Amino acid sequence: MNVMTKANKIRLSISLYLNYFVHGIGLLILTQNMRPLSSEWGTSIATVSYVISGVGIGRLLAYYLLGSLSDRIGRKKIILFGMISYSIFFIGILLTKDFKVAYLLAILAGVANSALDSGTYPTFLEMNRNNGAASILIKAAMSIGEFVLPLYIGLNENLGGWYGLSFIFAAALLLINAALISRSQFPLQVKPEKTEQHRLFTKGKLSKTKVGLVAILSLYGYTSMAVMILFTQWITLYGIDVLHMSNMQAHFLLSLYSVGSIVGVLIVFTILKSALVKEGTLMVIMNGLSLLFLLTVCFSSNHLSVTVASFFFGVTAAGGIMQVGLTIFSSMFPHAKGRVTAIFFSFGSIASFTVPIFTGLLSTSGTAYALRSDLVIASFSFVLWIIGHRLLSLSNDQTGYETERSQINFIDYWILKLLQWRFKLAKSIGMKKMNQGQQVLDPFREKEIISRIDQRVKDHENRDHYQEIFQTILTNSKQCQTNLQEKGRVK
Ligand SMILES: O=C(O)C(=O)C[C@]1(C(=O)O)C=C[C@@H](O)C=C1
Repeated sequence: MNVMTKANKIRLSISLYLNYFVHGIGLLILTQNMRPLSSEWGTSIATVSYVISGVGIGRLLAYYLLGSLSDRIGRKKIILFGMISYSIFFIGILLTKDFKVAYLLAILAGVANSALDSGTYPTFLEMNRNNGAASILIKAAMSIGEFVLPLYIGLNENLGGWYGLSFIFAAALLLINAALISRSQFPLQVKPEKTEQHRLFTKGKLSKTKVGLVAILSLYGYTSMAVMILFTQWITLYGIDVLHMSNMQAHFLLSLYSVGSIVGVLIVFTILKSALVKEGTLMVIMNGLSLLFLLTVCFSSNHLSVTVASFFFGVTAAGGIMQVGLTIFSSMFPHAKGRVTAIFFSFGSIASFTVPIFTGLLSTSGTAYALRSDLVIASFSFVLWIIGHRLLSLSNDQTGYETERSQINFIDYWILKLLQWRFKLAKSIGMKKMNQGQQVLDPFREKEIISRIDQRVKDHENRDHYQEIFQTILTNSKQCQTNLQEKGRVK
């Protein structure tokens, strides 16, 4: 039997999150060191940018292969392979003077990233049956890494320290963690059944609306990733070259973006849990807002507004909306979640190797061109979701009353909140009555409540229903008070 104890689960989870903290560092370590690396390799900034594109190629090449290998040979081996490859990348970049070797190492970093993803996401699913929260925490762990690194680099540059220390730190952390993970117990792996492997698209069965949504969501796999990568790659140099900020101020922009992204994760998580807004609407709002904040970053010359806008760009563009896009996509094909995830992330991988190439080219005309090209992608994302929102309502509304149902969900959410508030107040009255030796029932007060409600009713045909509902509330409120008093007396 393979039953994991709670302590084992916690230990393994911490190690897995630690990997993503280092991965957050790995995501930025090349872009944050473009200047020292270009002088180390004797190349231009544009060439460093091409080298960075290798990460995307590595991810794209490895995603499918490692995904199925992870199912066959086990999660642990794949994760360890990812960690060791990542360490080789961190140390190798420091040792090489040749940008071609660096390019190969960047591809290895991409492969390492795919290995971590292919092993870690399923491990979390297998460890806890229903784990939406776990993948959000992965995003949070990455954001912490992305927050710490720019601050550290800014500080280190100011103190004149060697740029290589953060590379060594990342590699060391991974190797120590690998030793821990190699001795960890992993959850029992769920092998996919042959019969479960339906086709994603059955000819003739897919409506036009669904085909449209598949296209939009796949493209969004690209744009959502591209918007973030482009910003994180160029914002620091933009701060220095275009806005003439100090080193520290410019690196701080990226750290604030990462804090924004953690805040965004919490906001998106709360909004989705409370059913306050439908997923499609949330996507339109978040993409629209992120475009506005990006416009501010790209065209304001005021340092404070750019700094604040960077934070809010992090909230709106990097607060887990890419994951929401993936969730929408997966829920359309519940029998093929794995393949949908692979398709979505493959589009993301294309972003991570094309963005550094075309922004590298643009940067030869000026850093401003490189960063401002993000506006084109953000606008495209926004347009995608305006259409996507419409298609999503069409496709979800097979009954013809889904809009009403989602409004009812919203109302129920607030009715429950208000009832909870009412019960709290009634409990407080109950306690006071007990202390004063009074009985719970107050028929005069109840009559007053019922008649006040009755006077307010406008749709008279429903009068009896309202009476009954409020009587039920009062009955339950009294029961709640009595229970509380009995408990108090026992004590
Ligand atoms: O107002 C009070 O005295 C309460 O205890 C609260 C409350 C209510 O839920 O509104 C509950 C029981 C009483 O019979 C009357 C009203």
